[in-house]
Amino acid sequence: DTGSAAAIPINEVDIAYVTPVTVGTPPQTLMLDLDTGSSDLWVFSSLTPSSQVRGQDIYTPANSSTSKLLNGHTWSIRYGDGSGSRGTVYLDTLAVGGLEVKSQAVQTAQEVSSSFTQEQSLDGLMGLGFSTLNTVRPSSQLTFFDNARPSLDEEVFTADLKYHATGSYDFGFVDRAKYTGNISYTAVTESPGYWTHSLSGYAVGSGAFQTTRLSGISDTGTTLLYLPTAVVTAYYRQVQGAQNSQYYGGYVFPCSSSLPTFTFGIEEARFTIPASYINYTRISPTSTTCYGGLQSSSGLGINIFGDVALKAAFVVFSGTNPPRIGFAHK
Ligand SMILES: NCc1ccc(-c2ccco2)nc1
Repeated sequence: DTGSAAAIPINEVDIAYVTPVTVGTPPQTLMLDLDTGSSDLWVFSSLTPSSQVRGQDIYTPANSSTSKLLNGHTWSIRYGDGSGSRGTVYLDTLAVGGLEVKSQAVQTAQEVSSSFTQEQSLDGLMGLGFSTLNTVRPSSQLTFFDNARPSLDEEVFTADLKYHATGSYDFGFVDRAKYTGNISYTAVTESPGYWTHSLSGYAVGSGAFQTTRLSGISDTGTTLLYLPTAVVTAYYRQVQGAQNSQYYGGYVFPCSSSLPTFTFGIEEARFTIPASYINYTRISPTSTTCYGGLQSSSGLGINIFGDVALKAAFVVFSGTNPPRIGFAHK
């Protein structure tokens, strides 16, 4: 089996991407953020207090003839951006782009943090990290990818995220039409449940490529690219008027500044992020100060290769044994 579905930016700066997912019988369609940086599949639901729901679509298990309560199981998750949610669990039929899983754990939110309430075009998350990260207790549950594995033509899923445009996620096959040249693969360590791998180095603009292994996680559910302070200061040193603002919590610069590109290595391959991806957003609609798409990872304890980096490539998440991740030009 295979599946293919759209990855739609939820706002004009690609803060997150959502994908249509159908849950239950008859199918209820929700727009979920497919997130390789976590492993819980949770949804706004009929159990979410109406005070916390603002325009989201919800999953109502009572309206599904195939829903089953997973008795006595609960979950609670906190994300790196401080957002979070918690609740109970149902098993139900779930499909993404024509690929169906019969008994997927669907985590129904009984509480969501305000930043989720405010994001009306996001109805939940589908974690595509390793199932060891799943927070359901007393027994942890499998991700959609882990449940789908036995029926997949190939044990992979791919991400083709795009800058200010709709991309796609494919399951069970690598679409030759979505990339050019060869795929450059590198080893993944499942520590501790993330798609953890290293970059072989980086370059700022037309500068020399710095060969240095940088370990981090490829995370479709994180908006920006977070790298060590040494790398980030080298980048913004090339930007007139750039500064690391305590007030805005990161590097900002005059929106009129010309930014260099940023290149990262995957083994011998090189991927260049256009300057436009790094001129991320104005700090407020009328401001002439802009916030960078490349920020320091020093507060995070881990480097995060988020959407700003991933949208510069076609990315293959390979669930083979051992797992590996591949990047290709497109
Ligand atoms: N890295 C997981 C993740 C994804 C989305 C969000 C989010 C918060 C508000 C809107 O979206 N938070 C965390």
